Amino acid sequence: MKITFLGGGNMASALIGGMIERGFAATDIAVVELGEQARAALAARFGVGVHASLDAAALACDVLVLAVKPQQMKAALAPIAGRLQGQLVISIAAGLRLADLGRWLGTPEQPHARVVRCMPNTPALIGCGVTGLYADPSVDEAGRAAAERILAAVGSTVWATEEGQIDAVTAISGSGPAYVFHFIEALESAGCALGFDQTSARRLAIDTVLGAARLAASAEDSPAVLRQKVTSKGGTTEAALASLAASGWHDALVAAVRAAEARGRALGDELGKD
Ligand SMILES: NC(=O)C1=CN([C@@H]2O[C@H](COP(=O)(O)OP(=O)(O)OC[C@H]3O[C@@H](n4cnc5c(N)ncnc54)[C@H](OP(=O)(O)O)[C@@H]3O)[C@@H](O)[C@H]2O)C=CC1
Ligand SMILES: O=C(O)[C@@H]1CCC=N1
Repeated sequence: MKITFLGGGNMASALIGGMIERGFAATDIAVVELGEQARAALAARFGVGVHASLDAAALACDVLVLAVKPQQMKAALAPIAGRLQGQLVISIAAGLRLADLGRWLGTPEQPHARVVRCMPNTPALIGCGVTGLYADPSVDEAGRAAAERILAAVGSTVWATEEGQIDAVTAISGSGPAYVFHFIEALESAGCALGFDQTSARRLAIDTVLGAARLAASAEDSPAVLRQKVTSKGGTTEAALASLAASGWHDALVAAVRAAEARGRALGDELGKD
């Protein structure tokens, strides 16, 4: 399976790194990237083929992964509009809808329908990603299997039953690593404020998140039960959780996820008008 990435930025690098780590051949992967330095860095880091434009050589693939920013997509696809020959297209762009991608990839009269919309996340780089996928109903079983094979190589996968769910996946797990990194930053700052040097504070913060996430993934107990098991009556955790509740942090996180989902839908509305 020959795979070409359109755009070689943060998320494409995470996917490519994870795929190569899990046995995809670098010689089967190509990247179209505008930046000369970025192209050289991708070739040096991963040994993949690099192209400055989506020329015939780059288009000689089975799967085209769309990994430019949503705002860059329409212009990036213009040179190949109507030129695809049945390739499977996987879009990882936030917000952009299948109908609009199909129109930009094909022609208004004949949209390219062989498109799977996905939302991975950056832990894909270390094989710990999670991806939501939704395929245009016209994508056949082979197309769905190819998309599954690529994304399952870099983490777990969840198939959505309707396209709108991908905006929710974007808000939960696509953007989610940033929420967790923010949490780690805050825990680290607290550690420093309580007298630790930054290295020690970071170690305490990261290993706490890692250990808790692993426990939540492996234990039969729900996260709520696991939380209760940490929380001794009249103890320290109870004091901390009461302080968090008073600051409304649970509702603040739910509101943040809703804001991300709304932004995804707005991006689809704004950019799909063109
Ligand atoms: N970052 C993340 O955690 C996630 C991102 N995504 C999605 O992935 C996509 C990429 O995001 P991300 O990797 O963060 O963005 P980046 O900006 O890091 O990567 C996009 C890359 O594509 C390049 N580019 C722009 N136009 C073209 C073109 N016409 N041809 C070739 N290359 C081009 C950009 O160059 P230049 O910088 O010069 O513009 C840039 O290097 C987005 O659609 C985003 O919604 C999905 C899941 C998670
Ligand atoms: O912030 C963004 O728009 C992208 C999509 C999910 C993560 N990063």
